[in-house]
Amino acid sequence: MTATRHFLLAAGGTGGHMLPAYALAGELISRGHRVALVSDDRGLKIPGAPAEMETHVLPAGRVSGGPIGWIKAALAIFKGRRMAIDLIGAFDPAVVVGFGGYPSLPSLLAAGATKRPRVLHEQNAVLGRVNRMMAPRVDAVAVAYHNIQRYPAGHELKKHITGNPVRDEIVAIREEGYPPLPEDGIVRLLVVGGSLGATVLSEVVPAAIAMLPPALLSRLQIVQQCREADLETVRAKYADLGVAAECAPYIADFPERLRWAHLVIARAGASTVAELACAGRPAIFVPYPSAMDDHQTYNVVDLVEAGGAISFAQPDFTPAEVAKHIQRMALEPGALENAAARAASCGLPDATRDLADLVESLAAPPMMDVIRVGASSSQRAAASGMASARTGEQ
Ligand SMILES: CC(=O)N[C@H]1[C@@H](OP(=O)(O)OP(=O)(O)OC[C@H]2O[C@@H](n3ccc(=O)[nH]c3=O)[C@H](O)[C@@H]2O)O[C@H](CO)[C@@H](O)[C@@H]1O
Repeated sequence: MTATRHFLLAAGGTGGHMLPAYALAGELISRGHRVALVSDDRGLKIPGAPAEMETHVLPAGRVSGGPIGWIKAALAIFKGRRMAIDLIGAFDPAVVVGFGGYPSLPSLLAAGATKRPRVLHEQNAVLGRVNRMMAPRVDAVAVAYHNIQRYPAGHELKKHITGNPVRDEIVAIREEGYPPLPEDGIVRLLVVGGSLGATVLSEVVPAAIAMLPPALLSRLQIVQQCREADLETVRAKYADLGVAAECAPYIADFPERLRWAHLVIARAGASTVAELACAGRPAIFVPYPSAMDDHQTYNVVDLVEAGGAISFAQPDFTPAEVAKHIQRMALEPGALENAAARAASCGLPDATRDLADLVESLAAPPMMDVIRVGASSSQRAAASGMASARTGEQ
């Protein structure tokens, strides 16, 4: 049984940063540790935080705009760092883990000032700004892809491929395998545009479906996430074509729909990519062209190279191209199953566990903490005596 340790996680802003932090927190808590999370107001609104985790909101500046913006950001970061030093003093974490985004920066700086081991987790295939800035200074960088861009040269040894945590229900899909194609030839298509939906999918996918031969049309079943504004138009298009389609602004039972699907058309956000690879579902991706440093395009490189997906730059994501690809996948015997197996070969179903192992491995033995944070000489002597006693027991 491992000793109970304290871990401080720092993440903020979007679900992309928060959900992996929640997953790691849940895993560490299940191992008997205590976890605190530093975030911002926006981040703490994202549902899914483990109930046992304590949360703190600290100031964090976003470096943007001109000189006045930079000065304001620097002051906020400095204030946040000072408060994070106090929090570290009180909570005494063995390791501090940052998940990218500006809200993680003050805690990572404070961890440096207080000599705590630091770990970064990067969800995308291009290191984000804060992670890029901190990577040379931290002890380990957990990434989700073999092809990782903007990673600082000379720091390869501290790079660990853990993957992006995915929900247990999605790991279960992997264990069940690819759903058999029914004898009546029905092909089930899932269309999903990230947490906010994507209008390009509402414009292009129904138009592509309209170009399919009638024999294939009658075999298709579709579940499509659409933005609220596109919902009625998309429903009407599928109804005109006589295609069985369910459309919703958000698919609440996403794991269930992914289990059901034979083929997926999607944006290439980090979680979606990790989920499709973990579950082993072939995909057609259209990366979001305005994503920072074009990270969605890089997110799918491993999957495309493995033959588990095809990716179209948005200008090439035309109804004719999409129709051609759906037709090939649906009609060529074995094409879907083959791509599914190749997609699964990129899945990292143990991401949460591997990330927790990495973070735990950086926690010094409990008594060493007493020495490191500058205990009095009598405490040091007692601690080193106890530490050697512990060593003697092994
Ligand atoms: C537009 C944008 O900048 N998106 C970024 C955002 O992703 P964003 O949050 O948009 O997309 P992700 O693919 O990372 O995550 C979407 C999550 O929502 C779930 N889902 C989605 C739709 C739905 O109807 N039901 C449902 O449950 C998916 O299963 C997935 O778990 O953060 C990611 C991680 O930094 C980045 O890679 C993305 O580029």
